[in-house]
Amino acid sequence: MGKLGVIIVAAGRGSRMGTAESKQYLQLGQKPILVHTLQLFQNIQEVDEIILVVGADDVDRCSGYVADYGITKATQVLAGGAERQDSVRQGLGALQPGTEWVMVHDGVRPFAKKEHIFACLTKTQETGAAVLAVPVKDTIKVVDGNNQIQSTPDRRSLWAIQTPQAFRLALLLEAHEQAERAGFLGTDDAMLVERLGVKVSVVESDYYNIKITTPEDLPWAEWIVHNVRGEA
Ligand SMILES: Nc1ccn([C@@H]2O[C@H](COP(=O)(O)OP(=O)(O)OP(=O)(O)O)[C@@H](O)[C@H]2O)c(=O)n1
Ligand SMILES: C[C@](O)(CO)[C@H](O)COP(=O)(O)O
Repeated sequence: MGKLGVIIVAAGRGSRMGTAESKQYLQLGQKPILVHTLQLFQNIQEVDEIILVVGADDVDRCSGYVADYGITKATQVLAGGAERQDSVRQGLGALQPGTEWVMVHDGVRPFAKKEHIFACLTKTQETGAAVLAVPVKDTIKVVDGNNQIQSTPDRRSLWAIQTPQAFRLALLLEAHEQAERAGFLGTDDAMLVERLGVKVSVVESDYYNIKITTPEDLPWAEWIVHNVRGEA
């Protein structure tokens, strides 16, 4: 099997968290959220390389985390871009020669489960593209600008998409290049691959794989790290 590279994106500002410190650096248990995520992928045997993409001002700080916490698979710490998609693109350009598969993961999702990550990789090697996700639990509605409900999609077909998202590298590179040429900005990488007409598979994860985004997520994350996932 060709090499597997993991791009961990952590160059956001965390504006929805509303903290002075960018959320990826907030303490979770005994260490910053981002370090939990780094250790998660460091401890997955199939991962050959980690590319960490952070804010330009945080490159030195995160290089220190890589050294201090023994993230030996992290070969580069790069500055990201204005949008998440730009940060992913920076990471794609840094992967080592011989990389055949790529996983993109949010630095603020420290609780992805190893068995789900491996299942996502396995499915990607079968199909070329797969993402972790969970069925939605709430009824989801399409609402217009006047806060009036327009439609209610059938909940049985709705999934909340997570990361990691995994792809054959050549496919994701093409997807990013096509999106850039079209000026298309997606909220995840799967969208860019879907635009090419490629079917992306969903691999069921669990509801603990949260993206730490708003203040309400912090006590939930503390509970998970103490009662479910433990320190990676
Ligand atoms: N230009 C960006 C924007 C986001 N991200 C990363 O993408 C992941 C998911 O993004 P999100 O949760 O939206 O993080 P932020 O953009 O920091 O949050 P907000 O939208 O609240 O500012 C995070 O790990 C974030 O650091 C990134 O690497 N580069
Ligand atoms: C990639 C993602 O985590 C899938 O749910 C999500 O789209 C990221 O969105 P964000 O606004 O960049 O957090």
